[in-house]
Amino acid sequence: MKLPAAFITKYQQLLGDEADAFFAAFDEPVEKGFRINPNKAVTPAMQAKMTDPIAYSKIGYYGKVNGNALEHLAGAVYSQEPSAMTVGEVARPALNERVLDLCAAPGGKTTHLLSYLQQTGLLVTNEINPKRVTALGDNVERYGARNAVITNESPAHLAKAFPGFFDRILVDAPCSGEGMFRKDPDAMQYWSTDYPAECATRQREILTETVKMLRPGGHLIYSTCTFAPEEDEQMMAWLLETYPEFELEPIEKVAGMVDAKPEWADGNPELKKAARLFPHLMRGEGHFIAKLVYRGTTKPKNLRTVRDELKPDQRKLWEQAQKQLQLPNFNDLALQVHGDQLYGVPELMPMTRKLKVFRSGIHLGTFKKKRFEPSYALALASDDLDLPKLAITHDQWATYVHGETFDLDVAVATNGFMVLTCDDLPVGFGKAVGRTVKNFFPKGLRFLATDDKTVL
Ligand SMILES: C[S@@+](CC[C@H](N)C(=O)[O-])C[C@H]1O[C@@H](n2cnc3c(N)ncnc32)[C@H](O)[C@@H]1O
Repeated sequence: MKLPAAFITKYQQLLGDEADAFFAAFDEPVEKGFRINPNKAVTPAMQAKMTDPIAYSKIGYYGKVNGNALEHLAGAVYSQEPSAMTVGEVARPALNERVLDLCAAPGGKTTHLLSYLQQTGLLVTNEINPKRVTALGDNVERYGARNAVITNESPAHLAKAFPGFFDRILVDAPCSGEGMFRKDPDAMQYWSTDYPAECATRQREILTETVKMLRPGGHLIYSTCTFAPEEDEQMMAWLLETYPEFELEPIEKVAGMVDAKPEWADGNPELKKAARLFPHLMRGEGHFIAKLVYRGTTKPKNLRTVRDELKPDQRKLWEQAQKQLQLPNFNDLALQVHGDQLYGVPELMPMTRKLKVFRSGIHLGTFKKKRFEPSYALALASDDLDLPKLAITHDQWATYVHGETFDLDVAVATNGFMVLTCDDLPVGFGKAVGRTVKNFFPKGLRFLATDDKTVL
């Protein structure tokens, strides 16, 4: 691989004897990986692929998965480069926490965080770039989250809305991307000697806003996919010096991870607690991760949280649908309507009228004239709910994702909306009337599911 000359000179100087092995790794094949969603069923096709586990993640495996496969579309697997999985593992939120993923699209780390929150607490997942936020929305929906709010904001605006609010914040920072040169050689075209320093300026701005949003005792996880010391050790050295209330916490180094390098910053030995991932030392691309705890003492403000906002006729239709679909009360969601769309907003979410919200919570469905139509997102988030379910075959699934009505061998006992499941994975709603299943797979997602396209 042809690396920029200045990049070679820089890392020859920094790495010394290790430089040859480091450069040789750029000519090795890229290591693929995938995570399974622990809140969903494991299908036989997944089982067959789960042969090469990743030491540092109970839900991670080496190997490739297909983005058009049932398992991917139903949110049971997520394709993720193995090194990137260390970030979610280090961040690993506890149940019921309030978590912010500040730089989130397309959602690799967000879906990892959701795996650990298991529908509890609140995940505010933010992407500043309006073009990238749609992919984040799709991945959160597929993962079946009922506890996520998606925002499209700058860190500064978020900091005004969430002072001292979060238990845990992940900053997977926009960076010079040197660690991805092997996987995505196009990333090299943006690189110049000055690029890491430019990225570092932006990272300092992001971190300056981030610290305002942590509650005392909260954790900050900072990661990049670059080798550049300016954006890694030097960024952490700057943070510790500027905000003495932060302390680094040690990251366990497994599977070839190594201590970060104090000598690449101000020599502070504490920096060793952070981790570096080098492709010549482990099966994955380049990354840097640091975990910090915030020892500040300022008492956070109590923010007013969201409330139900249903009109009486909407409440009536919703209650009818709840009965037919055997839906729980969703006491941890506030029911809110935007136009004719019903959303369940996680109850921990503060009122935030001034923010650009891409999705305020889980989309529960649509109010039609005299009825309520449940949403695709609700079906995908129903793994742990006791909704009426109807198991369908792979062939029926192929017909369903193509948007067609299909027939059952035997008529259903009770007509109505049902979550269709294939290999125990919810795939969307159908409306069963006798032997016929009417199609409610979203029009925009329909596709021709040929075998070669959809094999995991
Ligand atoms: C490394 S990527 C995030 C990858 C993501 N965490 C994942 O795992 O899929 C960094 C993200 O930061 C966003 N970003 C760029 N400038 C930003 C800024 N000033 N503040 C916050 N985010 C920014 C980019 O649009 C990009 O999506």
